Amino acid sequence: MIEVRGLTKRYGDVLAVDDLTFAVRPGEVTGFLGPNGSGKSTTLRMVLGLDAPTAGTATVGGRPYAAQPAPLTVVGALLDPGAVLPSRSAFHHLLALAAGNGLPRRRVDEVLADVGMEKAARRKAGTFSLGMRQRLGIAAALLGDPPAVVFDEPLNGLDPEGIVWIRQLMRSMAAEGRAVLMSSHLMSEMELTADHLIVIGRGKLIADMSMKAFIDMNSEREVLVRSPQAETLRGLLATAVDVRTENDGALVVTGLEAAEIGALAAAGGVELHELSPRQASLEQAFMDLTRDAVEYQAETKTETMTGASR
Ligand SMILES: Nc1ncnc2c1ncn2[C@@H]1O[C@H](COP(=O)(O)OP(=O)(O)OP(=O)(O)O)[C@@H](O)[C@H]1O
Repeated sequence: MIEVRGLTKRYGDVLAVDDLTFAVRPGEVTGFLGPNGSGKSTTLRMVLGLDAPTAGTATVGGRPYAAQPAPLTVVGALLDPGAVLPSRSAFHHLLALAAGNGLPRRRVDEVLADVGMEKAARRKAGTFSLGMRQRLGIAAALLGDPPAVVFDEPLNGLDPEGIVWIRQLMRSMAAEGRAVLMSSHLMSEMELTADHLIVIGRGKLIADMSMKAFIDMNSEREVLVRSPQAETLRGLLATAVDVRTENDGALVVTGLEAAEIGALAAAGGVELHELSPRQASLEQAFMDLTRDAVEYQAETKTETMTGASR
């Protein structure tokens, strides 16, 4: 488990991380979201002992990273895929890491196979594409077979096949009982991959809840309705908060449940050809929430919104 308590980081006048508290539980993929500059990388750097907190603590398996004798066996991380000596081969990069953590050479071959890099193992890292460097970074994260992993923007530079591979890798690591923390700006992928979300804005926690709860809480539910008597139906729905007509004549209703719309239509003798609740997207919910958070913060202080996990 990764635990962050009262974590704070100040760089001069900039309060990059402001009293953050959250936990990343085993068996789940936790998505770490926030607008640009909200403090995600700074938080992850403190979890991984690359930056010292101004206040508060970050621990993995109950201990700060710096106090772990073999950190790669406790938490694997992908932070900066560029951080590899360009003259070193993928194999030797991993071998050096393995040696530093008391891991057998066999693990190097295993993780190279896990990330599909056997053929490129002897090539110099300096010749790798961004996608290959990401794969090498992921191989390094898996080297110590750790119970927790932290991936900062793992999808950068990956092609569609690579993106699907990452999704499956994250899901399988969570299914094996590992704690998986992942940041990404690709909301559609995050929605498919994460079970739980930690959302920060301006260094502060603004949401800590399941993906489903987050989308439900931060977006209006819409129902798509098709009817050959759309105008009559529009009249019957006058009480709905909002009804708009799409280009193809379908109505999109906000403020009533599908069953309520169906009941009104039946009572009014209106024929329906379609009545479908629409699932809001994570992207929509995220934009709504972060816009609200920014507006609210601009006034005085932010109220932290927390919710129960699934
Ligand atoms: N070494 C540093 N010195 C000074 N300020 C810094 C330093 N590192 C980060 N910051 C500032 O701290 C804030 C948070 O930055 P951080 O990189 O953690 O955000 P982020 O959420 O990861 O952003 P992005 O989504 O753009 O990667 C920003 O205002 C940034 O300019």
